[in-house]
Amino acid sequence: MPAFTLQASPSKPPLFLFDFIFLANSNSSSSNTSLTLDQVEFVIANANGVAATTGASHSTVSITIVGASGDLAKKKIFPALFALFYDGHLPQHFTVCGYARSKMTDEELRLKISGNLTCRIDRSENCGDKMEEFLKRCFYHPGQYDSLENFAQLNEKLKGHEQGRIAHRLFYLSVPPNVFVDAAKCGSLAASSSTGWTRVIVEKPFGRDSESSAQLTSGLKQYLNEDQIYRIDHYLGKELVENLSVLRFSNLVFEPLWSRKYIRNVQIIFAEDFGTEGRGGYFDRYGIIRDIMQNHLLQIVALFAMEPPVSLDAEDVRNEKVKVVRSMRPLSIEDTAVGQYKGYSKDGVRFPGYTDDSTVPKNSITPTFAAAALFIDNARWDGVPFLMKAGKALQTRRTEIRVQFRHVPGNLFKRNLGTELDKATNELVIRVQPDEAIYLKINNKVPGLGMRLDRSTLDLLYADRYSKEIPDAYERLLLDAIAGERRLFIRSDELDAAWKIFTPLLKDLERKKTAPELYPYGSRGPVGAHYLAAKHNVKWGDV
Ligand SMILES: NC(=O)C1=CN([C@@H]2O[C@H](COP(=O)(O)OP(=O)(O)OC[C@H]3O[C@@H](n4cnc5c(N)ncnc54)[C@H](OP(=O)(O)O)[C@@H]3O)[C@@H](O)[C@H]2O)C=CC1
Ligand SMILES: O=C1O[C@H](COP(=O)(O)O)[C@@H](O)[C@H](O)[C@H]1O
Repeated sequence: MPAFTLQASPSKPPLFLFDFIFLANSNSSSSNTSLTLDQVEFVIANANGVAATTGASHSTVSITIVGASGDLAKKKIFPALFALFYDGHLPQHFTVCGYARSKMTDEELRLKISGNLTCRIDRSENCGDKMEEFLKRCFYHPGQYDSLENFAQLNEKLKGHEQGRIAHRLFYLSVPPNVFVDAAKCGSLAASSSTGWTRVIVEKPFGRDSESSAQLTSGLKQYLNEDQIYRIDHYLGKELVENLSVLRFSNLVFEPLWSRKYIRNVQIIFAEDFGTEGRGGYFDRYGIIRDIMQNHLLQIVALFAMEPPVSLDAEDVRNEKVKVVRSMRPLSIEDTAVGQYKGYSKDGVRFPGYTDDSTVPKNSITPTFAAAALFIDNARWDGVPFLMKAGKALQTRRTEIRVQFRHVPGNLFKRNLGTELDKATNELVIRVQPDEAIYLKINNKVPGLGMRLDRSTLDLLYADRYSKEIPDAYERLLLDAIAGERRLFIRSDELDAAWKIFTPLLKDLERKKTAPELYPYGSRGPVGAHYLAAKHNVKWGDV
């Protein structure tokens, strides 16, 4: 059997050594289940992270970044691809092609992206050589997003680089949403692979509400199968978000406590210490609820709250996520607080307000901060508030999940804990970024005579525990897309369910022209968030 025939299903090739051995065996209908030499080479190559899905030297992957002249491509996508290459995760044969309307030569593209490529701090040997090798594989093709002719030219260029190998093609749509469908159409009709798979990564935003999202989905599905569409939410690629399932389902000490019986509230907090700088034009059409809550924070809630999946297969995990999202009550304006940052001066330095951005209308009421109380109407979570908070231009940059547990019933140590019993409850904190960590606040006896308790922390700080640098979220997701692993990408029914929770609120805010509460740049955000929490008998854990 030639090596590449092991890839039984283009939509879900195997990822790990055991999967390959299993597949190799399950593919062989004869009684002889041992691996051929080709198969062994293929298994080993893939176990080393090399040549994933490609069948070693017989095939190639062409990665086209549509919108390559843009911010995301430069800051995230090219660097992530380089990091994968640097660590030996890309197939032996691959090409990266930038595509956008801007006129640029291959050399100009290389120069533009090279400043953002970095080598792993923990393994910086041969950095310059590797960079040069990577850049030699990067090309640029100028073209319009709605031109079949330009995509056909791209197709010819890709073919030239593919040199007759079985060619798999990955398109990354890193363009504004108004050109998603045009680019998907032209890519699919004029530049699909005729010999291997063709997949398309679509960036957010996936619409502005239920209707526009459904329109976008049906637009994309005119040219692509659902299996070819990889809707990316880069928060799903973050190490601590990926770790949520491990924490829950591989530790007996957590999962039995994971319900209304023991958990008082859950807080998902996103804070950035900078404003919309440079992205005001995009942001003003969307606002923080669409930019962060409807996708990144909701995905975290789904992974946190879902029932255990049957397996870790993409469809099993996504089925559970859809189920829990569908159990969520649509958000109401009464359970939401919105804010917008205003200018602030400190020590002679002026921090601009949101509406000082020249691309934002002076009278904009777009929220740059929002807090919301979400409820999941199912047996596990009935009555437990999930408080989400997201804001730009705040005091710190931080994303974390805080789980506040209930009081210990009939606590023997009530007397020793003082009057604020809330402060003495256990709290589990999963700090997604920066300084990834998981820590659990517990009550502990202060050593010595007598019985004095204090709050201590069982602390797993990743930097202390693990010496390896944590890969960027885009690295994991790009590698998954190349491998056909769909678990960390959003399925269309998940997306529909997510919009159902937010659309009524968004429409209400717009219809009522709700004015956001102003908060100074660099502050802790509007007090409305505290009133909202208090209404649900919660105190934010991060203040
Ligand atoms: N930047 C970020 O941090 C993040 C971005 N995203 C999403 O990723 C995608 C790309 O983001 P980003 O790189 O910041 O976007 P950009 O605004 O930088 O756009 C990318 C490229 O698209 C082209 N373009 C820009 N505006 C238009 C337009 N109105 N019509 C047609 N083409 C246009 C430009 O290329 P040219 O003129 O050369 O054709 C531009 O270089 C967007 O969907 C964004 O929402 C998601 C998460 C984070
Ligand atoms: O999707 C987005 O995410 C970034 C924050 O991502 P992070 O990985 O740096 O936390 C946010 O700044 C941007 O507004 C939003 O579109």
